[in-house]
Amino acid sequence: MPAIECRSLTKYYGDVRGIEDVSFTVEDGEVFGFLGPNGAGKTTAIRTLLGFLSPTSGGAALLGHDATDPGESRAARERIGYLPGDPGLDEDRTAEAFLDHQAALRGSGSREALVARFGLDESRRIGDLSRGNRQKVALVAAFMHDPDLLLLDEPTSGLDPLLQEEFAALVRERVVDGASVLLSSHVLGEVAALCDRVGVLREGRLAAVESVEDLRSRGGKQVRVRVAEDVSRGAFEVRGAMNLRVGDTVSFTWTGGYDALIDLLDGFTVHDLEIVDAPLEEAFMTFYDGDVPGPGRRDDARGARGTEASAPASGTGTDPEKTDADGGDR
Ligand SMILES: Nc1ncnc2c1ncn2[C@@H]1O[C@H](COP(=O)(O)OP(=O)(O)OP(=O)(O)O)[C@@H](O)[C@H]1O
Repeated sequence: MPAIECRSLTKYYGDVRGIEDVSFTVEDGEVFGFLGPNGAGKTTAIRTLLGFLSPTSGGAALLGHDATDPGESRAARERIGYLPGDPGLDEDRTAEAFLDHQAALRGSGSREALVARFGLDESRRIGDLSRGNRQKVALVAAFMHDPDLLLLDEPTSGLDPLLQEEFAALVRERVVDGASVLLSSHVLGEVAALCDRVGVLREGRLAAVESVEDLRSRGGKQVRVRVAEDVSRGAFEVRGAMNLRVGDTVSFTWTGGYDALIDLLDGFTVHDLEIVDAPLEEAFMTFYDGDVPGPGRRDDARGARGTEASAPASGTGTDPEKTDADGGDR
């Protein structure tokens, strides 16, 4: 049974598109990344999957439970760890009181170990904590009941590099223990380091689902070559060569195969040759060429469920699971 099965999931806020026709599967034990710029629909997708927002159409199952059925969704959430993008924690409560509340809902087998691992001072009022320390509170809450499925929305925002490493190690450990993970991020490096596959969200739609390995190979190779001969630019202006620079050395991004590259260099006396993976950013940008992602509107808003248009994207108040769709924790 897949950890997440998402079938043509669509969510409009009134006439504003959140996500449209999003389908993907997160296999058991997989780390799946949602990648996309601000407003691409990552948070909307996660909150609709969790049952905090009612889908406009489509469906989903989490750990075999129907995400659109309130009772089933609640049952699934007992085995899910959710880290909201904006935890909206009650500033007046201490971290301890907040975690006690969360523990009563779902359990807290790993709480002590996580608090120690992230160096969290539970006695402090949440309102007095730095952004990074609030994120630690939310992280402990998401992981402490040893969930089978983790839904993590921009999990490392606010964490310093050391804590980001600690977080990555924690995710890897949980996956070894059998958990599945859906993680959203606009930080490519984070997704590349942690995920098996990545779904690229663009203007509410899933533009592609690829393995991180394929995404890397799509980015091509960066080639730098120094040859004995005088080089004319035209010699390298061939299909497959991009970002060409000709000087003492010739450098370009190569998106073709190795044989074609060898053919290209044939006839030159090569003094020096360096071939490295192109940065992942280049592959990522191919999904966004020429377009600035922004909010979409649908032509016909009549079918939309109208009550959520003014709701915030993330939970508000004391409980990260508090729904912004239907006015109560389902
Ligand atoms: N409560 C809401 N009411 C109206 N529109 C909303 C609401 N929440 C999100 N949207 C819109 O839905 C679209 C997707 O937003 P969403 O927050 O899901 O994107 P995101 O990829 O998570 O962005 P970010 O990285 O900034 O959190 C955006 O156009 C956004 O303006």
